[in-house]
Amino acid sequence: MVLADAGSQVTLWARRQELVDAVNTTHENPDYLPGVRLPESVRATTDPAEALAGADFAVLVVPSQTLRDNLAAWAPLIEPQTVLVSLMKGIELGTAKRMSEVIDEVTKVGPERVAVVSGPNLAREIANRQPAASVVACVDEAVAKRLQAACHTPYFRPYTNTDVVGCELGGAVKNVIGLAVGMAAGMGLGDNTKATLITRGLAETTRLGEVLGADPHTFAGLAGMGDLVATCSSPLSRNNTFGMNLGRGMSLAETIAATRQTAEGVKSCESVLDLARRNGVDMPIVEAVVDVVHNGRPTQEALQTLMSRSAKAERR
Ligand SMILES: NC(=O)C1=CN([C@@H]2O[C@H](COP(=O)(O)OP(=O)(O)OC[C@H]3O[C@@H](n4cnc5c(N)ncnc54)[C@H](O)[C@@H]3O)[C@@H](O)[C@H]2O)C=CC1
Ligand SMILES: O=C(CO)COP(=O)(O)O
Repeated sequence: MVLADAGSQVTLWARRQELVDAVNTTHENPDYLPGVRLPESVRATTDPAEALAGADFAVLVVPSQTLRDNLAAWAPLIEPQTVLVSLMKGIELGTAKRMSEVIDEVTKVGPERVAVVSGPNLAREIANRQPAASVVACVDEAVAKRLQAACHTPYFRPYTNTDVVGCELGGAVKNVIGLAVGMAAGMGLGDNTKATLITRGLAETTRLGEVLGADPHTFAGLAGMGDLVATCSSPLSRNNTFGMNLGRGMSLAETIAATRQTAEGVKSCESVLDLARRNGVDMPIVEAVVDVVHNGRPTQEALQTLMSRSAKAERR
C-alpha cells in the first residue's frame, strides 16, 4: 500500500489463490487486514516469476525462519536490476544470521543490492495511513535514497541510513524486549519496571551492536528506540501481547494457540542469545526471556534473577 501510494505499480505474491483473488477483486486482504481498502495499483499473484518480473525492488516479508527456503526458490527469478528489501525482524536459528546476510548468502546479489526498512511501523496503523517514520538502510546510500523515494508518502516518512547491521539488530532484539515488557505487564507490574526493561533492553542491544560493528547512534533512532517504544507500548504488538499472556500465567502452548500472527521474538530470542554468546556479549534480559519461553521458567523467578545481578556502573 505504501509503495503504491508513493506511485509504484505493485505485485503482491501470496501462496493461496483465494487470497490473491480477494486482493484482485475486492482490493482487500480479508485475512490479515480486513476493512482496509488497498490501492487498485496493487495486484496479487501466486506466481513468484510474475511478481518478480521487471521489479526495481523486491520487498521480502515472510516469517524470518522461512526466508532461506522461500528465497532459494525465488533466487533464479531475480533480475539484475532488482534491489532486495527486507522488512523482517528476526535472526535465523542455527546460523545466528541477520536477514540481509541470509539474502546475500542465498542470492549472492552483493550487499549493495540488499536494503532494510525498519522502524516503529505497526502494520495496522500504517494501513490506516496514520503518520509514521521509518529507516531505509543500505550500505550503498544511493540505493537507500532510491528506496526512500519509492516509499515516501504524505503519511510515511522514511529516513536513510547506511548502518544495516544496527537497523536490523534494533528490529530483531526489540521483539525480545517486547516479550519481556509484556510479561512484566501481565504480572501486574507498573511503568517503572517497564521503563527499566525498555532502557536496559536498549543498553544490551547497543552492546551487541557495537561488537558487531553497528553505529551506536542507530539505537537512539527510529530503528532502535523508536521501534522499541512502539512495540513495548502497543496492544497491537504480537510480541508484547504474547509476553503479556505468559505473564498472566498462560502456558506456552496456550499462548501459542492464542497467537494468530507471527511473534518473531519467540524464535529469535534463542538466535539473539546465540549471536550474543558467539560474540561474548552479556544480554541478561534476552537470557531471561529464553528461560521463560523455552525452558519453562516461571516469570517471577526470571525477574528475581535479573534483579539479583551484581550492582554495576550504568555505562561499562
Ligand atoms: N506486522 C507488523 O506490524 C510488522 C511486521 N514486521 C515483520 O514482518 C515479518 C512478517 O511478519 P508479519 O507479516 O507481520 O506476519 P503475519 O503473521 O501477519 O504474516 C505472515 C505471512 O507469511 C505467510 N507465511 C507463513 N509461513 C510462510 C512460509 N513458510 N512461506 C511463505 N509464507 C509464509 C503467512 O501466510 C502470512 O501471509 C516479521 O519478520 C515481522 O517482524 C515488521 C514491521 C511491522
Ligand atoms: O515490528 C513491528 C512494528 O514495527 C511489529 O511488532 P510485533 O511484531 O510485535 O507485532
